[in-house]
Amino acid sequence: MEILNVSIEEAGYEDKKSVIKEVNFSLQPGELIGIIGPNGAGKSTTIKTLLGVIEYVKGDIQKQKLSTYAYIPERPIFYDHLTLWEHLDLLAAINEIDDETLEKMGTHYLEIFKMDKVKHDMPATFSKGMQQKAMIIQALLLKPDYYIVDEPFIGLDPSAIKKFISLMEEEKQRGAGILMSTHVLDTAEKICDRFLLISNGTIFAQGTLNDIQAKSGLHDGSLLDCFYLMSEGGSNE
Ligand SMILES: Nc1ncnc2c1ncn2[C@@H]1O[C@H](COP(=O)(O)OP(=O)(O)OP(=O)(O)O)[C@@H](O)[C@H]1O
Repeated sequence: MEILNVSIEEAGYEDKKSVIKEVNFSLQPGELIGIIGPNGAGKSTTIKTLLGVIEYVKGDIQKQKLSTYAYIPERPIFYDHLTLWEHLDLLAAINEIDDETLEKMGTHYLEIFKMDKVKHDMPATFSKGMQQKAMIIQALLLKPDYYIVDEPFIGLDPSAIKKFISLMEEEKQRGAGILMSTHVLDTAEKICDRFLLISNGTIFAQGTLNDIQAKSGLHDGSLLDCFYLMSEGGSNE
């Protein structure tokens, strides 16, 4: 059974209603889907549509009954007067995560990302990468049915990227689905099971790397080469 079944005919903003024109895809348990597209293609708007914060939507988004999700935004958001640990504590309280699990899992993820020494500091005083790590730790604590991740790779240092990828792999093994937008195509190529290639608010190709290669005609091409050829060099459709 799919976690998400998305069929957006049109979505956008009050003054720009058709930023998204045709976005149809589904997300399965244990699957990592990459949304790939140039600046302004509609990746964030697609994500915002799934989060339910977009002003104008025509279409249908079906979510598995009672499914839970965690959103890891590109630009981290924190409460001004709470320390990192207080953020985790609040999240645990809202989501009925018991103290023992919070202590165990919170400490585990803080240690993995080397954030244990700053857990009593205010996230506003963190560097961008540290703030991203704090958002990732919060998402992981929720153990959701699926993750929506907006560009995780820009800002994280190489060791944090490696850890993040391996934690997402663990989450997939648990059965979580992941929808991730990124511009870092060599990493996406290695870790994503399927891709949505989006341009001008429309998905012009989707599938595995093999599917994308076949569609572009570049049978051994990298994701970047296939994407470039299809989006700028004329599609093979
Ligand atoms: N709040 C808004 N109001 C009106 N138009 C918007 C708003 N946010 C985005 N847009 C427009 O929607 C289009 C798609 O933007 P979106 O942010 O979804 O692109 P993106 O694929 O995420 O790009 P990037 O790679 O640069 O993050 C752009 O033309 C942008 O100008």
